[in-house]
Amino acid sequence: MLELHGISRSFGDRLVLDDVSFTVGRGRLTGFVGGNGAGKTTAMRIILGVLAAHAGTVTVDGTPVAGVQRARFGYMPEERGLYPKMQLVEHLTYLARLHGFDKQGATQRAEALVERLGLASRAKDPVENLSLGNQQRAQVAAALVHDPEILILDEPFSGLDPMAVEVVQGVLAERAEQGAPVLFSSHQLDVVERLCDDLVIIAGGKVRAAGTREDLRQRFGQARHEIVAPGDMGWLRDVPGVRVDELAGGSAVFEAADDVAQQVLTSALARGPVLAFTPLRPTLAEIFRDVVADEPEMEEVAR
Ligand SMILES: Nc1ncnc2c1ncn2[C@@H]1O[C@H](COP(=O)(O)OP(=O)(O)OP(=O)(O)O)[C@@H](O)[C@H]1O
Repeated sequence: MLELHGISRSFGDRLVLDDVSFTVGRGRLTGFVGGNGAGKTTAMRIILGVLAAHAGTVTVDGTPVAGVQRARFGYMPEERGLYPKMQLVEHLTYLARLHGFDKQGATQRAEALVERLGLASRAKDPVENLSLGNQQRAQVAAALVHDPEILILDEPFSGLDPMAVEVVQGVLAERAEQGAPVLFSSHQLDVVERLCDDLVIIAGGKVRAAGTREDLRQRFGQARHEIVAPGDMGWLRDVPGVRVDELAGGSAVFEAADDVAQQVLTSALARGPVLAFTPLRPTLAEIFRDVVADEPEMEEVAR
């Protein structure tokens, strides 16, 4: 597994990563979320060794990562870096050659990736002629070209249409299933929520929460319930421990601890039939807002 232990980094006198520790397990898709300037790219660049940490270490399976081992990493950087004039399949072949594949192996690898990422009809196009979304798919292909053991991707879903999101999602999930630790940053919380096994939430250079999706749902986010019953449910507002979020003819959504919610159900049943009573799980967007609520810099967070 990939681990960050107490990573700190400053630019000038500005501390942008403050004692950051988290784990990306083998076979786990880990989403890295945080507002603009939270420190995600800086942390990823430190993992890749393109930027030095001022404190802390990065380890893989307990061993500090040194230069040569980083060849095992696949990295999709935030600033995209393919040669615009080069044909797509040629470009990927070239990258595979740089990673030590022989000519035939490199060509096979490039063609397989082009196919897998839904770019076969564009294989002979210069990279600059691809649409932005297809260039993005090409960047994902470039990160995978040497069959990396660990994948680090900075915003791999930005600018992708829903079909492309599905394709890239599938590719990342495959890599994870094959046992790779996969870390990716994203502002698309719905995608992260759907895809991730684990999450790391960073704000102001500090890890605010990390764990499995279920774990975070339990620890953060308000316990909410929806109740559907005929008649006026205005009485809910007077129940101690209940905060009504929505109240409209025949249905209400409220926040309350589980035991209070059960009392609400009992009271509702005493008044008449209850058509539905449903616990609502907090979304990642709600958890995110909860976790970073005390962070003044978080106004630019993706909506
Ligand atoms: N080379 C640099 N020199 C000075 N400051 C930097 C440098 N790189 C990053 N920073 C600062 O570090 C902070 C964290 O930036 P970083 O790019 O890691 O955030 P991020 O979470 O990836 O943001 P975004 O979601 O907007 O990409 C920002 O305040 C940024 O301005």
